[in-house]
Amino acid sequence: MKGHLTRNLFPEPQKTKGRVMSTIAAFYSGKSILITGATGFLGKVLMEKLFRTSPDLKVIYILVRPKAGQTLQQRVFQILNSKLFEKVKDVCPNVHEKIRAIYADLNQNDLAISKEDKQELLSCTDIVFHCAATVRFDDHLRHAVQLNVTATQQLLLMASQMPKLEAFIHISTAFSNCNLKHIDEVIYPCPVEPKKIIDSMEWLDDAIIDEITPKLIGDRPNTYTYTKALGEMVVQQESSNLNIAIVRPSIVGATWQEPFPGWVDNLNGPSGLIIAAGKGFLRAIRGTPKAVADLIPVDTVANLTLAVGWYTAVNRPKSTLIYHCTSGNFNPCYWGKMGFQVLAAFEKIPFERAFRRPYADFTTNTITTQYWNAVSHRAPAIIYDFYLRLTGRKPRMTKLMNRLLRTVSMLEYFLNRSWEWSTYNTEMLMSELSPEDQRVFNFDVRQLNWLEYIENYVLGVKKYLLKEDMAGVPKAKQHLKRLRNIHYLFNTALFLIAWRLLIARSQMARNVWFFIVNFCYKFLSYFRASSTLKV
Ligand SMILES: CCCCCCCCCCCCCCCCCCCCCCCCCC(=O)SCCNC(=O)CCNC(=O)[C@H](O)C(C)(C)COP(=O)(O)OP(=O)(O)OC[C@H]1O[C@@H](n2cnc3c(N)ncnc32)[C@H](O)[C@@H]1OP(=O)(O)O
Ligand SMILES: NC(=O)C1=CN([C@@H]2O[C@H](COP(=O)(O)OP(=O)(O)OC[C@H]3O[C@@H](n4cnc5c(N)ncnc54)[C@H](OP(=O)(O)O)[C@@H]3O)[C@@H](O)[C@H]2O)C=CC1
Repeated sequence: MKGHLTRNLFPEPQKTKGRVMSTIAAFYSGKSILITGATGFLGKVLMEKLFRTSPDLKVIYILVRPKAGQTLQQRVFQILNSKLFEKVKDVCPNVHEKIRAIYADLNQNDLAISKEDKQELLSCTDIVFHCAATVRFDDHLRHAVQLNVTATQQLLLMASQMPKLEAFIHISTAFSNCNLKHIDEVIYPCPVEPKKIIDSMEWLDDAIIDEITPKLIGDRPNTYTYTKALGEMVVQQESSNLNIAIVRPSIVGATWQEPFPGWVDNLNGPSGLIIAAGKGFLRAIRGTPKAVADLIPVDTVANLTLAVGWYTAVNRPKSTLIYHCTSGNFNPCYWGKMGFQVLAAFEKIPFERAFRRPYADFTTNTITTQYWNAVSHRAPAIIYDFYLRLTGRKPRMTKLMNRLLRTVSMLEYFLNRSWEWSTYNTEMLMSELSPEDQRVFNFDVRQLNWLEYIENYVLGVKKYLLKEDMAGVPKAKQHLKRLRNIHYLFNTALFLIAWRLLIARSQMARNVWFFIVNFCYKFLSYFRASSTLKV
């Protein structure tokens, strides 16, 4: 399909109120866009931005499945009525009419799209953004392959039958090749062909898949990164027929600027750990303070993705271009510094009903990590559960702590390494943008102030994830003060008990004790005598 299009792909920049309209925004006007994963973190921000900047777009098709007792329509209604979409309603009052939810389940072969819907998609779609994926690190290989590889393959097959299609943008991850230290903007082959993996998933049973999974994923840490790499290979295999680009974001965090700072709606990546640390559950984590914390705001990813969609459709590059959407080589921040900034933000923006005072540190080796896990994580949980039992309540803290430690152990891989991603294509794209597009679709993270971003992130976690009001801050601060006093009291009592036990059992401890008491007595006597003499 490359080179098939004869329509005007270079719309003349229009003027709006004396300002030249963004070329990218103009490009999406009148377009029919298909988004998968539109109910997810990135998908929602992408959709919001499209509606806000190109309210004249024709329609956005979204592939949705019913979930948690909600129908497709209820899910769409909830998204459009959420805080994230507040600004959209001003610029695009008929947004409800421009969104078309299509029943789909990427877990099923042929994606479970009805014939009529499929026909409409095939004949109308101009651009595809494929965001849907399973992002669970420990997903069973069969499920991860189905979502991240087979579904991608099927979507590409559909795309190849779309006569109007101008570009297919595939969202991968910067960590699809996390087994390498330096990652170029190329697709690295996996030892086993995706087709073979897809075929084998059909006839192998779960037990055998479990057995071969470590061998297949090799030096990657999980099934997620492995299947995302396979997904890229599938994209490459289809790239001769289609006009495709791949965007590889690193660790996607809360919004930086748009539609407002600090918006976040799930626990993935840092968000869950920020809650765990802010509530005082997480006190230590195995991480390398000097490793780069390659976080990228979700609105930056959305802006780059939309710019890539425009560039790919308009310029039709000869090969599949890969865009790294990372912060490390533009504006690096390190885990140690980020940890300090998060802790500093908790001082200003404390979370309510904390279990303990927020104080977390990075540990650098397994022994100290195990020590802190025992002393700072498991022991307080056991003591608290004991207290719950005593007061006739159901113990729950140990279970919660075990889950948290399991989650943390899965994230540790990414906290102890740094990667270098080459960003020639991203920089090239930046230079291709007009000043107005650079402003409207800003993905230049050199302008990002980490301190400000982290503060807004913590505030966003408090407001949008924990649903806590800022009015509760004085009470939260009071609660933390009480926890501090309990902490001091507990430590003093513990010390006195330990010391008393030691003195009762050891002659040496008794000698040390008498020596200290004697020394203090003599010092005080001397001090009293010298002050009497002075008078
Ligand atoms: C020096 C001084 C100061 C120092 C200060 C020091 C510290 C200061 C503190 C602040 C630190 C700031 C820095 C932060 C570092 C962040 C590193 C991030 C690296 C991420 C790299 C990502 C790279 C790749 C990026 C990508 O390309 S992919 C996108 C990323 N993908 C993910 O992040 C999925 C992860 N998750 C799962 O893979 C599944 O969650 C699974 C874990 C298997 C559990 O699975 P399971 O046990 O089955 O249970 P769930 O039902 O899932 O969860 C069970 C329960 O845990 C909850 N929970 C789910 N998640 C998380 C999560 N994160 N954190 C916490 N809780 C979580 C869930 O709500 C549920 O709670 P409940 O409802 O029970 O109350
Ligand atoms: N978050 C991050 O840190 C990073 C994410 N990425 C990539 O960005 C993309 C988006 O990630 P993100 O938004 O964070 O992920 P989310 O988990 O928030 O969203 C995943 C989306 O995929 C959809 N989906 C999952 N399974 C199915 C299914 N069986 N049928 C239909 N839809 C399904 C989900 O729908 P539903 O709401 O129904 O579950 C949801 O809309 C992914 O490709 C991911 O690999 C890359 C780097 C980092």
